[in-house]
Amino acid sequence: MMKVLIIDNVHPLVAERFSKQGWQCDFMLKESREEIISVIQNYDGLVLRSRIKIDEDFLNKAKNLKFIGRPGAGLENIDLEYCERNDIQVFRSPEGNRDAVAEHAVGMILMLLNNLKRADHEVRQGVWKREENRGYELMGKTIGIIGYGFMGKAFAQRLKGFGVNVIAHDKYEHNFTDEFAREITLEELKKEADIISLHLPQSEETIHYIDRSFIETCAKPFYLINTARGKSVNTTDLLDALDTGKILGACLDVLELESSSFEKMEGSNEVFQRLVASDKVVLSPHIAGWTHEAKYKLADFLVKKIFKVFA
Ligand SMILES: NC(=O)C1=CN([C@@H]2O[C@H](COP(=O)(O)OP(=O)(O)OC[C@H]3O[C@@H](n4cnc5c(N)ncnc54)[C@H](OP(=O)(O)O)[C@@H]3O)[C@@H](O)[C@H]2O)C=CC1
Ligand SMILES: O=C(O)C(=O)CO
Repeated sequence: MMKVLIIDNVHPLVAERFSKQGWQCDFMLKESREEIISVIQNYDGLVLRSRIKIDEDFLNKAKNLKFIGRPGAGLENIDLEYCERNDIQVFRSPEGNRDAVAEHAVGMILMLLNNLKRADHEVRQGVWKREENRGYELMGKTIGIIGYGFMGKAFAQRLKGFGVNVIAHDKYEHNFTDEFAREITLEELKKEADIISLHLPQSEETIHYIDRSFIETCAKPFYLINTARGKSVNTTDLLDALDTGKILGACLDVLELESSSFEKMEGSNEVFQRLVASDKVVLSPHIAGWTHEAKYKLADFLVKKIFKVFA
């Protein structure tokens, strides 16, 4: 009988389906990393989101672990190389939250272009300013997607119907031009894009992907959307570019200040104060892939993938 440990709040269907399969399911939702490490050798499977880091120290103790499942897309909290070397299969389920992320990105950019945050606030205060809140349309704009995986593709698909020109760059995927996006190089994207949307995984090479040197090599001022990971953007460089007008506005679902558990924020430092003071920024607390539907779909896709191999 397979024994699985669940250490984060995931949709109950995960435990229901495992139990139906005759697998034992235990929960350690509040216990510390040390407490989890002390029992992990008893388990064949581990299901988690982002509460703890699954590094070499952890995995050295997980002598019987056969799989790790994350109902989600990003896997940066798991040492994937160790897992590969030691035959631990790692499953993710980006099919479950790609629609949510794509809709959120569209929602955020529409909110920014139409000044909806400020306009809503003003109307509530009894202020009726129409000229100051005149917006911009998506129609006719060139949208540059960086990272054309599950999230990038879903965003491109969702944009169909807005009358935009969608271009995409991916360092590792090629020949993907389709009815939704045209593949181009990063250099071309930097020349053409009016709006740049990041859909990159977090890795050594994507930390501070958007920084001063990136911004300075873009041909024209652009809007930035980041629904990927906060560390991909150097926030100070972004704020400076918002001041000089090199970046026209930013939609950030993820923040550099966010802690690795994704449920905490490191607090109110000077950079954060500058960010929240800016009228050119729309913010949300890492909820793009966090809809009610996504919670179910992430679990459903994940369990099906695990069963394909282990049931
Ligand atoms: N805000 C939220 O709620 C959510 C955020 N996310 C974030 O979105 C990220 C993307 O998810 P998903 O689309 O499923 O991931 P995928 O791996 O499917 O797609 C990312 C693509 O980017 C490519 N890539 C990697 N490095 C670079 C680079 N330096 N330059 C250009 N392209 C690169 C990848 O190539 P290769 O595969 O070869 O590495 C891959 O093709 C997740 O890792 C997560 O961080 C996801 C879901 C929800
Ligand atoms: O799926 C992911 O990686 C997310 O960030 C969702 O919260």
